[in-house]
Amino acid sequence: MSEPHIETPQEMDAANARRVDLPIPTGKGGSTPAGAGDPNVLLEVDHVTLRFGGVVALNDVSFSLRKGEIFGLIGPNGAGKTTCFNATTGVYRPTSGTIRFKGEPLVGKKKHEITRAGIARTFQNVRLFPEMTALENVMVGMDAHHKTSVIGALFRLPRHLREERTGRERSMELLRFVGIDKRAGEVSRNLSYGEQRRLEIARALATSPTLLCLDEPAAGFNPAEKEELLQLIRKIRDTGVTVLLIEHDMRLVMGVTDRIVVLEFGKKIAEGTPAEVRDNPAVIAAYLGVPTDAA
Ligand SMILES: Nc1ncnc2c1ncn2[C@@H]1O[C@H](COP(=O)(O)OP(=O)(O)OP(=O)(O)O)[C@@H](O)[C@H]1O
Repeated sequence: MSEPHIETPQEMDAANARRVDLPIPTGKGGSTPAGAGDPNVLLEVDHVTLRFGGVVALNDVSFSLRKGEIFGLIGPNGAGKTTCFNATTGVYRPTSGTIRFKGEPLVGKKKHEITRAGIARTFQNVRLFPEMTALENVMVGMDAHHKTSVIGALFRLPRHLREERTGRERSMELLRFVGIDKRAGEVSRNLSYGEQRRLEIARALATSPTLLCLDEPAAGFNPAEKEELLQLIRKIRDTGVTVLLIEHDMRLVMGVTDRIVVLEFGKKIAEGTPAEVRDNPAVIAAYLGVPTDAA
């Protein structure tokens, strides 16, 4: 199949070389994100604060994602993960601070502009078109990049027909990629929960993202499904797509991510490899709900 997004081998090599060469950024709060201005950095969250009235959901948070990595965003309930995710995907505007994607500020961009720039997401709760088939749901995602006008679609002009045909073929390839191509013609409400979650990922991939943001993709999965999801996330990364993952299942997060940022009460309390984060006393304390010095 043609993969969701393929970077050149040179780009992948550069990303891999960086992964080895760069010191792992650790530490707290709003230090300048590692790799600011670096071409191998895909997304930079730079001193972002986001308030909802009196609630400080994000408090001077900084971190950066490198091209080609799987990056985890974790923290106890209410830590600010979803808020951070929503700011990254253009749903929320930070109160202060900047988010840059491929070096360009995201703040102020409309959602469709963010999609076109190369960011796609899935949601905590499945959000499909229930009466459309699995294939049609993916084709809707594909429309983000189509160039024909409404007139072209209405009059079935050749360019529109061509785009529809390639869109259909690519959507089938994506269904195959996530492992549900046999269900292509089924209306999505008839798919199992696990199939629906895969379909959401296929639809997000249909926009040919550079960055795929997955919001609790394993919620409601049994251990076997979680293992399959882990394989799928790796497969997506192997096509060159960078992955940002919010997930409560620690086994999955620790098993699949290259690096992790931990939030607590809107603040970044740790950043590093899964092993570094797992052994960090502040993280242990945050999850167990005890003061750092008592952990
Ligand atoms: N739209 C909103 N209006 C007001 N407060 C909000 C809003 N969204 C989130 N908050 C608050 O911001 C804080 C961070 O919430 P957020 O949902 O980002 O945390 P989370 O880490 O994703 O939590 P969970 O793991 O439970 O989903 C919480 O105190 C929450 O109550």
